[in-house]
Amino acid sequence: MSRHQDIRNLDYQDVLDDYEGYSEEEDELSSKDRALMTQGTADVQAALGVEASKVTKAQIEEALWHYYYDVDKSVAYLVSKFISPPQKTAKVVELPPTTTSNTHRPSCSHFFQDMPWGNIPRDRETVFIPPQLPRGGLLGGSGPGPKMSKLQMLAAARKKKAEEKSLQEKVGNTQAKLTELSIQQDRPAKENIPLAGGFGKRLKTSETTSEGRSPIATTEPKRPEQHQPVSKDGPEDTVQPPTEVEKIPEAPIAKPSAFAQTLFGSDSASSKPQHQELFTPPHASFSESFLDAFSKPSPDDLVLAAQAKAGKKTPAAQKKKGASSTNAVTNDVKALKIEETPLPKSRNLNVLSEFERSKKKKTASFVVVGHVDAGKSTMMGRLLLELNVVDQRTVDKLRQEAEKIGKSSFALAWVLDQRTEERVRGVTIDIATNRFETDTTAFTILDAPGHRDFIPNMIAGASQADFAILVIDASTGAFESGLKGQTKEHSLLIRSMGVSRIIVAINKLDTVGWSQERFDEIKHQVSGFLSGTGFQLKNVAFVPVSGLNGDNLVHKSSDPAASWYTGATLVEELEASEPSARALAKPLRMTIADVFRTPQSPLTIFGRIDSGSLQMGDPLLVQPSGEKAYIKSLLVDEEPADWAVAGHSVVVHLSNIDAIHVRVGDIVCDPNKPIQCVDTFKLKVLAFDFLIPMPLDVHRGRLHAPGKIESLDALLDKVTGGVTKKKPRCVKAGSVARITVKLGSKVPLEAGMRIVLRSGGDTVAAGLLE
Ligand SMILES: Nc1nc2c(ncn2[C@@H]2O[C@H](COP(=O)(O)OP(=O)(O)OP(=O)(O)O)[C@@H](O)[C@H]2O)c(=O)[nH]1
Repeated sequence: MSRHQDIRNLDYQDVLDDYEGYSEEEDELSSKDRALMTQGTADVQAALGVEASKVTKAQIEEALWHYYYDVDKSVAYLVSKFISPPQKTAKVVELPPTTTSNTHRPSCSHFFQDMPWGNIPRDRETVFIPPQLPRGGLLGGSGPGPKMSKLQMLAAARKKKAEEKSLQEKVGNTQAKLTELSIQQDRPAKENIPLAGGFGKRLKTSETTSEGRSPIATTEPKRPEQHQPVSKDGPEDTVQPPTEVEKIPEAPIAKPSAFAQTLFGSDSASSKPQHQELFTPPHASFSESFLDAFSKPSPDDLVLAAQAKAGKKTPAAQKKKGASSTNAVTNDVKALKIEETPLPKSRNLNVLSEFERSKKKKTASFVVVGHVDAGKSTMMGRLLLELNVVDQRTVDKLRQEAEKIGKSSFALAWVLDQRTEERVRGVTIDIATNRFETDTTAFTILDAPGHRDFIPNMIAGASQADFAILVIDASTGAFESGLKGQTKEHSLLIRSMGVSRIIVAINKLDTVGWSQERFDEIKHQVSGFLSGTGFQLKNVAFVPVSGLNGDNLVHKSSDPAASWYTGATLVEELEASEPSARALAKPLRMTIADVFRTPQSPLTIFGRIDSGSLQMGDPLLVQPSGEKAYIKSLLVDEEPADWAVAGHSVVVHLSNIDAIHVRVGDIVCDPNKPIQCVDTFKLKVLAFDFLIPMPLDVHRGRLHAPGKIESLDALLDKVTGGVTKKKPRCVKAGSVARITVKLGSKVPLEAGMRIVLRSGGDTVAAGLLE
């Protein structure tokens, strides 16, 4: 980079900072500059021709240096400076083009003497924009300003500071003067005309002060009495000395015009106008326009005054009238009574005694779990067909539709998998519910998805179940891969969620020729695994089935190859299963599994009553929103009912609540015994994976909330539950521990609830809220 490039990139502040260390050595030319200088000198001498003898080589080099090797400018300078210098003012080397000749005004004092002070037409007033850099120096140059020496730059920085300070003073003084002037105006003493804007307000304030001055003005700095001396950098003869100005107060010397300042340098700090109103730009010239504007009534004021004269209402009266009419409207609106939705009438039934007296069948819910494609949906579809819940025609129609997309083997699964996405993909995505009745029991099916991506939905299903059917694909290789996959995870989850009764349906035995050996092998392995998971084998039943063909579902298999099995069918096993104990006497708790709109109500919820009871007309509290609702009507097992108890899956039509307050996963409870919302709680968990304080998702039924393990409080003995180690650094898979979990927001949770913890798509722990 040449030295000139260095200069162009110069940071002035750095230069000023380094000024003390400045050295002449720095001015030595680089080889590149030396070459340019030699060439430039030759070019200038050639351009000057014979006149070249009138200037020295040093003068040429100086000119070239300052004009950055610009030969033309250097020549122009040398000619005007040394060869044929102008007659006058050697120091004013370059004048901007002007229509007024300078020749008749050798000094600034003369220049200003014939100025028409005080009579400048307004349209000729100028706005002065000071040059960015102070002028000065030997060389004028053709750019916006001459090159400055470092000393000049330092001086310029100081001067700029002084200018800013002076400008602030000037603004303050102008305000003070305006205030004074405004007070002198004759205004009607008790004229009740409001002044517009902040200025009006300030003038009004000034009238009330004892000194007749605006409080603002009194706090402003005083205006300087004299002109400041001009800058030393300016030409000596451009501005009158301050003493001269003071001698002629009636015709004060004004600030030089923009033209004069361009000529002789910027020094706004040194040229404070005494009569600023004469030289301020038109938009800032308040002397007449501002005072005129506020000393007389505004057009609005005139209209108001005329109206008042004509006997019309004053603004105050109008305002009063407006206020009174507003009040009247407000009162009218208040008087308007919008008919509120009448509260549903409560039957005031003793629900528990009604339940005991009722001869209803026992009700039970079961969840169907197992590895993906184990045949869960097909088995339930076949079961519903065998029980005449769906007819053959429906299944035939589904088969035709399934054939169209090449999935005919899924026809029975489509009885439950009703979503388009589920049918196209051939997988269950969300819990599908259906119901059927036997002679003794009304069952609710909760068909869970087997795919690992939808485990949260499986958890939601399991949370509503009394017992479970674990479907295992017996076909070659499938059982083994299933055991490593969701067979194991689902078993762990349903046990963690409190399900103790499990029926293992060993499915697809038609694919292995109804091999008893295969059945026994699977039964053996699964028994060991389930007992290790915490199931008591007396609560575990095994049934060999073919869901596709309907063998051993409702009827015994007619396949001779299956004759070795003489046990119960799947339905018989279901009927033999006792639903878990109902917490009838406890406060109402119902987790909302679904929210939808029905003809009966714009807000209908579905769920299973976990504890307590409800009846038509009862108030309900929805948590965490804390909003109250009323039961308009309800359905139990799809039949209209007046009441429902724990264990029932119910559809509740709500009234007197907005839909935004009700979400899937919320809990409906008794307003008198509400469930509390918490964001921190302790859990006793069985770890499925390595646990440390880490982020995770908390699942409880349909409730999913992000949170974290805040602390590992203790390791517990699996049998006794006693503390074996306090504050462990980690919890290994298979261990039981007490941990503290913190959620991002408060959710309805209470002691005794079963919680599942998942992280990164895996179930890491499950347990009981303490
Ligand atoms: N041969 C034979 N195939 C069956 C049997 N049961 C189900 N299948 C087939 O297995 C495949 C998967 O059946 P689904 O009922 O969708 O399996 P699923 O467990 O419900 O699947 P996800 O819910 O997605 O986990 C289908 O092609 C069924 O026809 C059976 O007993 N025998």
